[in-house]
Amino acid sequence: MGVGNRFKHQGVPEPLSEAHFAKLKRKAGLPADDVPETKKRKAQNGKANGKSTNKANGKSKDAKVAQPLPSRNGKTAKPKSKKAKPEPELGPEDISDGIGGGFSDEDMSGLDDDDDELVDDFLGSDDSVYDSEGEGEPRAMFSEDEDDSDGGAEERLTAANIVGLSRKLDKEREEEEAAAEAELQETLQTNIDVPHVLEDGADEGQAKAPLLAPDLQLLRQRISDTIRVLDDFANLSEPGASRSEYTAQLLKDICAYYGYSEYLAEKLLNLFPPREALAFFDANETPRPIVIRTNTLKTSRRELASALINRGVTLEPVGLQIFESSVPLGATPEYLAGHYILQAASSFLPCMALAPQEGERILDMASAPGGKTTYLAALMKNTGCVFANDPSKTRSRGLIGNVHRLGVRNVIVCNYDARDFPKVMGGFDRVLLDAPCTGTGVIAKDPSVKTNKTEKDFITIPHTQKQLLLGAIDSVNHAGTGGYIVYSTCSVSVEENEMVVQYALKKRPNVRLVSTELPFGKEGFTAYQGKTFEFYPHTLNLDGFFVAKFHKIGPTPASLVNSRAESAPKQQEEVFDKTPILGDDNVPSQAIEGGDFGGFDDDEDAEYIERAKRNAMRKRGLDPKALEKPKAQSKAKTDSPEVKTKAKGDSSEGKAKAKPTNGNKPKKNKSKA
Ligand SMILES: C[S@@+](CC[C@H](N)C(=O)[O-])C[C@H]1O[C@@H](n2cnc3c(N)ncnc32)[C@H](O)[C@@H]1O
Repeated sequence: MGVGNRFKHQGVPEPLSEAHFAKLKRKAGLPADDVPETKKRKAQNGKANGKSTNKANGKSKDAKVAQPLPSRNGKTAKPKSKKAKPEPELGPEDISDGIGGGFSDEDMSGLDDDDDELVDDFLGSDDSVYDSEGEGEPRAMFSEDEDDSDGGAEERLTAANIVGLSRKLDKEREEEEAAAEAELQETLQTNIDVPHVLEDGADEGQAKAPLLAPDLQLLRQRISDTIRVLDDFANLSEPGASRSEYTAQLLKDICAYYGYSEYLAEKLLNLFPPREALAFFDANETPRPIVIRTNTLKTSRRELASALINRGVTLEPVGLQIFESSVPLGATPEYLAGHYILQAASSFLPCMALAPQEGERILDMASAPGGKTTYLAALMKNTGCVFANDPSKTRSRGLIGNVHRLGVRNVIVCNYDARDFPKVMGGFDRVLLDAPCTGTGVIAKDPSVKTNKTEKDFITIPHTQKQLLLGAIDSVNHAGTGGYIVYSTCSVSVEENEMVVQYALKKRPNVRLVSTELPFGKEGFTAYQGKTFEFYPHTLNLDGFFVAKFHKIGPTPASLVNSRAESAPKQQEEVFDKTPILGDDNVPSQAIEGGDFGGFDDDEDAEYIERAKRNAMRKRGLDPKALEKPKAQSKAKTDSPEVKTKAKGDSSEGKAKAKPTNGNKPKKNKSKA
């Protein structure tokens, strides 16, 4: 490397003094103090040794060298010598190597005033310039090692790293500021995220007023916020507020937003975790798809699909015989010809679970308006016999209409209170009990359920359901080809589902709960997991539906039959499902005046029916007199607290028949084929 023009004109520059570095530091706004020993030793190499080149502080280089120096590890290091040794003068050639070279005083004096240029020169030079012999490998200017751990940034400040270091400090300051800002934002965010949903004293008047004419958007927002709080109560609740305060607020808002009675809203809220409950309430506002079932007794799936598609109907196949349709299909020629029936998708499931076989004898205990009866008949290919029972004559009109329209020929319609059924007729291969219920699973179809179901309904209806289920079990022949009972409701309440199942298992040790073998669904709530299935409107776009399947493995012990007869007195007020049930054309069956069913001739049939009942009882080894006379001991043998309570107030079945409490003619049941 040759000597540059600068060296030629000015000679070799004087080695940089500590004073110079100190000046640079001060300019950079950094404290000017000692420099590492390595740099001092470099300075000692120049001929300016012993001269004071530090104009700013006037300290001699020697005095500086004499000071104890902090080592890299922060400990005070001993200076290598108290006095710098005079070094031999170096020629330009020596300096040109740039390593270990020195500068003449004269040359250096000319540079003192040109600090910026000097800094630039240094920054442009090789790092190794500052490496002293014996100090090992050159260090990167701002390596991670040069952290505060070794005594602070100032202690290692050099002319070479001053700009970089100040950049580093700036960077650190920026990082600190950014961290502080982030922390502030986080705190603000946390405060923003804690929703204020509880109505406090001051807001109370304000909060109540909007409920009179609710702002639905705000109400919805508050419901979402409350649920968010309940989901993460520890972090999102307001200080001092309890969970029950939030739940009470949520309940109030749900009643206002969705239009439920407080009783029902609370019941449903308690059924699910808050977020799932919200999904349930939302699903009840969502219309169900229109579903049609191909009546395979009259046509095939393919024929029906092509006929309807030719009429411009869009069909979506959702199952073997099932289509979803985009338009109502209650009055097409195919409908009138009985090629299909409009049916809720969930209605198929109990029939599939029952799995009736051709030639069997089936009882459909609560059958009107016949959606399931006609499907059972189709599954059995019009063979065997389905007894389609429903005590409601009005509803039976729709049932009979459907039976005729769909070309069903293996159904006998009868009108008993199904709690009487084991006494009327027994020995069925399979029994379907699609029980009267509160209808909490079909709110989307019948929103009146939101307000018309009371606490009393949730006591009396499950009571009837329990009686009906025992009747269903006792009507089945365990030794035949089946021995199966399917219990279903269109309710989501535990009282009507799991609790009824549990009651039946307790009262009838001769039945076992078995898998419904349905391809989808959700397990029930109780310990009978894997055996019962519950369909919620918000998990599938179906109505809420419960299906449980039992297998009867032996005869019902006589003692239990007697006790059932005695312990299950009829309620004074018969419980009927008050939910309007739509005919297959979606018109309430009550609205069909006259309908397809011609009505009953009570007087003509009365004697025949009474005789038939007595004969049936004799055949089953029961005393037909039980129909007329209440047993004296009936009250004494009740075994469930619920029934005991009821038995005190109610007349027994026999009494009810002999002396109706409503002043009407005694109820007579009859069958029509
Ligand atoms: C959910 S609906 C049945 C729907 C029918 N399975 C279908 O698929 O079309 C319940 C039926 O139970 C009937 N019911 C009410 N109390 C009854 C009782 N004690 N015995 C038999 N059926 C009863 C009602 O008249 C009503 O038609």
